[in-house]
Amino acid sequence: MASSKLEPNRRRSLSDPLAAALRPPANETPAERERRLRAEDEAKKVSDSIDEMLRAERKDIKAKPVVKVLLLGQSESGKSTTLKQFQLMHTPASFHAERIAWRAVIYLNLVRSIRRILDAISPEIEPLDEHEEEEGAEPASIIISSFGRPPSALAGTMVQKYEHYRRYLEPLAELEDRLTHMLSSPDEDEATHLGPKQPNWNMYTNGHSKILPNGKNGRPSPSISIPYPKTSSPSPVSPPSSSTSLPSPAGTSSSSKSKHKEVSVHHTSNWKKAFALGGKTKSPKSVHTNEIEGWWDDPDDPVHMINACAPVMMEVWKDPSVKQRLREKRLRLEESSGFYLNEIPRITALRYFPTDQDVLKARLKTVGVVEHSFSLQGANHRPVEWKIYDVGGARNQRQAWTPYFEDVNAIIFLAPISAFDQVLAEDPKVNRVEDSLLLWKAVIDQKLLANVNIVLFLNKCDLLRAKLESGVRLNQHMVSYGDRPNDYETVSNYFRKKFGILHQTYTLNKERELFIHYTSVTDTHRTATIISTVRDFIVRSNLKNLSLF
Ligand SMILES: Nc1nc2c(ncn2[C@@H]2O[C@H](COP(=O)(O)OP(=O)(O)OP(=O)(O)O)[C@@H](O)[C@H]2O)c(=O)[nH]1
Ligand SMILES: [Mg+2]
Repeated sequence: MASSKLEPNRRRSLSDPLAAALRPPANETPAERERRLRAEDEAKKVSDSIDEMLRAERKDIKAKPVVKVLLLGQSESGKSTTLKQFQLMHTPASFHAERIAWRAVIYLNLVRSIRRILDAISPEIEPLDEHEEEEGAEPASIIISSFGRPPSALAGTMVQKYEHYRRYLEPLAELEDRLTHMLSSPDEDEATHLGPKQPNWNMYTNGHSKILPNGKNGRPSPSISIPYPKTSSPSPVSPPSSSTSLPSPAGTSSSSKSKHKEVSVHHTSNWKKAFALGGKTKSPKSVHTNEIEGWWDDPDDPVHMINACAPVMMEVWKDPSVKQRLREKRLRLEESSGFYLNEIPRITALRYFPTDQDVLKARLKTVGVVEHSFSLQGANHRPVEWKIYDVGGARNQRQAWTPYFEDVNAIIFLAPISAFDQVLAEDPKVNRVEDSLLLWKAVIDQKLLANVNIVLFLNKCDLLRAKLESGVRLNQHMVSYGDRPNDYETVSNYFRKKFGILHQTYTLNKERELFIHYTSVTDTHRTATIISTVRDFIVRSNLKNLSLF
């Protein structure tokens, strides 16, 4: 029987060198033949078991467990910031590689803060027009006055140098329009995927309306569209104490409609790629030295305009009468992009490179759902894939959440508890904490999520502490708080109980354990610890369904 195994070799042509090499010697003794056949059998067994292992491994790779985590919460609750923290922890190399792409967003955050200050200190009383109540209006840093009157209607301190500030900072209006167009270009496919790799700053100035066509193929149009600057505006005035010549601005003021809208980027957008390294690679002179040329050598780069305006921006921010006027109007810029106002010299420097903290503080509203995946080693050294979904939290974005409920393993719900004195940008009649509570209730009594682990982040605790310390009283905004002490411990504990009781009352799964963390997700160190705890909790609670062990 064993001889049949030799058949194939025997049949081979003698001219085949491989067959010749494999053929048993012609003078093989029966004992030698038996040894050879045993060895061949052994070799086949080894080969078969290797095949089996490879097959099992392939199956294993296909069945690699996946943990899906959904970040939920109202707009500006800190979802995207939490996602950035996940990226910073698990894929730090790509996070760092992308930092430069945030430069445009950071400039825009800074320029918008300045514009809002100019609006606030303007001697004219701006009527509250319709668009302020539109979806996507500016972040909720405007506080409702206790008399229900909009802050813009309150008269107060005059800023003597207002005219001077307005004239010298006029070029920033055009810069704001350019940056807004660049970041929110609707025709993503053409503008970014197929277009030039580097941003062409000139393309975003006046007269290039063709690069902003409507949405197509049923894809949604962008969430923002900015009318073009008016060409009839007076010429800008060069800021003082600046040796840099400014690019000639095409227009001066953002349209009133656009200036109240927040900039957002659609989830399909590839804007980070477009802004990476400022586009250019090497200058002619650097071909030999291999030196990377920076954006600072590009005369059209926004850095020149923002750098030239820096001295006056600093003057405005330091002006005591401006500070007083902002207080009177209850405009707390430190809660939004105001962070950058304290960093003007660094951020406007020609060779400014965003730090981790700058990126974490950068505000860019999410539209759609953004997915971030990374792989972690589970028990038994098996890789586990993590998928984190960051959704848009504005009211008109929430219908996009449901399709993700079906197979999600855990939810991190963010409620910014510092926002008790703020209103929704989408609806100024709704208090932000009230909205968070309603949203929380809707999530916990959602059937599809009955068996999903939920972690609650009571977020923006740093801002809550600062706000309470500055004298803002919770009971003026939430009557139910009564005359309890207005300190951080009592207030944060009050919110913890409020969210906890809602969970106890409405959850469809009485067995579900709720984990609540007090967070400030812009704080990298503390957030990293919380994320590790949450990660372990999610893995432990999903052991069975994920068959991780
Ligand atoms: N100081 C402070 N700022 C925070 C905190 N969390 C978030 N922020 C800032 O708040 C702003 C809004 O945060 P995002 O993460 O963009 O909010 P979001 O929930 O993703 O908002 P949408 O995309 O509109 O749904 C950003 O500028 C963040 O840097 C926090 O705990 N403390
Ligand atoms: Mg977001």
